[in-house]
Amino acid sequence: MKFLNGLEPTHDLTYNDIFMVPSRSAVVSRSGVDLLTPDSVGTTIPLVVSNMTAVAGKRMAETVARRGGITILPQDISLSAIQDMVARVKGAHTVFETPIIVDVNDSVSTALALLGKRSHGAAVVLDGHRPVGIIAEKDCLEVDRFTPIHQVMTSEIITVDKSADLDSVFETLSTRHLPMVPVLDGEHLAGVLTRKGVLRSGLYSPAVDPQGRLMVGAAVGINGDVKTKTRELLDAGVDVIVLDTAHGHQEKMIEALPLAAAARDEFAAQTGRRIQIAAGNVVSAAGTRDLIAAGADIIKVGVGPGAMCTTRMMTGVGRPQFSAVLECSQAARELGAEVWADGGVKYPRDVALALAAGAASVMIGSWFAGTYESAGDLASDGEGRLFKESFGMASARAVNQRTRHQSAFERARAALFEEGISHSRMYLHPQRPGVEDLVDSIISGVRSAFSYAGADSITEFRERAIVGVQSAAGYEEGRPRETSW
Ligand SMILES: NC(=O)C1=CN([C@@H]2O[C@H](COP(=O)(O)OP(=O)(O)OC[C@H]3O[C@@H](n4cnc5c(N)ncnc54)[C@H](OP(=O)(O)O)[C@@H]3O)[C@@H](O)[C@H]2O)C=CC1
Ligand SMILES: Nc1nc2c(ncn2[C@@H]2O[C@H](COP(=O)(O)O)[C@@H](O)[C@H]2O)c(=O)[nH]1
Ligand SMILES: [K+]
Repeated sequence: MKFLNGLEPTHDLTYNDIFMVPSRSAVVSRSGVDLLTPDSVGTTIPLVVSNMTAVAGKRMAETVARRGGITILPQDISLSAIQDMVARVKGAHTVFETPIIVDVNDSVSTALALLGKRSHGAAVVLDGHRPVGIIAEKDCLEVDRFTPIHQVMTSEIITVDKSADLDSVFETLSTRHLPMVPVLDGEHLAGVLTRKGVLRSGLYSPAVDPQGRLMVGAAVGINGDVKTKTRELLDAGVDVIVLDTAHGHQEKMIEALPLAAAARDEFAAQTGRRIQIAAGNVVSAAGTRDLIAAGADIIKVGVGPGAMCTTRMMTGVGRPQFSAVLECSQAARELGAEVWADGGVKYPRDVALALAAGAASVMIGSWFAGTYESAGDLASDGEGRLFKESFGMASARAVNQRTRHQSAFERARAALFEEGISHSRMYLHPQRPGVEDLVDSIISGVRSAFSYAGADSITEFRERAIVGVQSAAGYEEGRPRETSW
């Protein structure tokens, strides 16, 4: 990456401070851009879902992995829950979407409670193992909540066989204006296909492990028995380990990393598969080098940019994210490692700029909290707008949960160091309510940015990008106007 006209900035910058200029390009189509990440994780798009309790669960993990990204499960979930989630993700189909299932004798209220869990807009009704109907929200309007589903469902359903080719399925869905079709394996339900899902399967490649199963990562804190915890996660089947703490450049992290790396190396010796270890968060070249020396493959960069984060307000500590990513990625690459840009992403442009600064992948938390697939429950405000509640991992709410097994005194002590917000409303975008809708908009923005820079891969983009520094007025000029001036 170069600064336009060689004008190196004299102060640190964040995404809003930066613009990118187009260069002569030989990239003939935005669809031809390859977004495979250079961090050796195996993700085919540069998106990582943050290990935040309000965001990252099994639905998020499988949905994002099907489109090529990866989700990091939070560190404050029990091992048995992690094992269950990883097994569910690994058991999910790489093309067929996981259906919402209701029983024919369930009531309309059950269907309504489940419909908001995914973006399909409908659930499959089963009688035993046999699909006998489909129920959508429109079927539930103006009927009593206790009405049995079989009284309101559509029972004339069209199904497709699991061997059907996707073009013909797309045709069926389009011509019949169906929200989705159940896919059958014999008499059994193998999944569902939506129109957008079929389209996406042609545009994205899933992020898969060597056995062809969807990928998922998990986070580990730096306290306790890091080696055993890492090994347990590896045995559960996770595809990347994230050693995560607010202040990554601390001795405890430097002691914990070799333990995690030892567990990883033993696992590799036994299974032949070497899993990448990401660690953070840091914002300096010195922090990056120390964590790589201690055993990290990927450095997580970002202190304070997160939407749920109050660290900078509480402590004054942090660093504008674009400069942090730029400095850390340069240091990492000198040592053969990569970085993830973690936090502060609000628009597709921020992902493109993080990649220009040298990130191999970009972590997103809060933006994805406002989707059907995030871990929280769907709620609606006084005006009927849908939202999910989100909270920071260093908020009183998360700390309380994480320290629940400690003494009352320990918990009260931990609660003093609050660096995140406990309640926020992340509204679902009316036109982009599902995480895949957001992924579509991010990835199309990134592909387009690459073609403006004349780059057809992440490594080429970070070489070729030319950026400048803009004023607040320059940033404002780039914003669309939904009403007149
Ligand atoms: N990217 C960011 O800007 C930030 C991210 N977070 C996220 O919040 C979650 C919780 O992280 P964390 O608070 O580290 O919790 P952890 O439970 O992982 O504990 C962190 C450990 O580091 C010690 N420590 C020393 N200095 C600090 C410091 N300045 N901040 C935090 N811990 C310190 C703590 O000891 P002691 O408690 O005795 O001080 C504790 O032993 C993580 O998911 C993290 O990514 C949190 C804040 C900032
Ligand atoms: N200082 C804090 N940082 C937090 C907290 N919870 C999460 N995080 C960090 O934010 C990113 C996600 O950023 P976002 O802008 O996409 O939401 C996450 O990966 C963590 O590094 C917190 O409570 N305090
Ligand atoms: K912030």
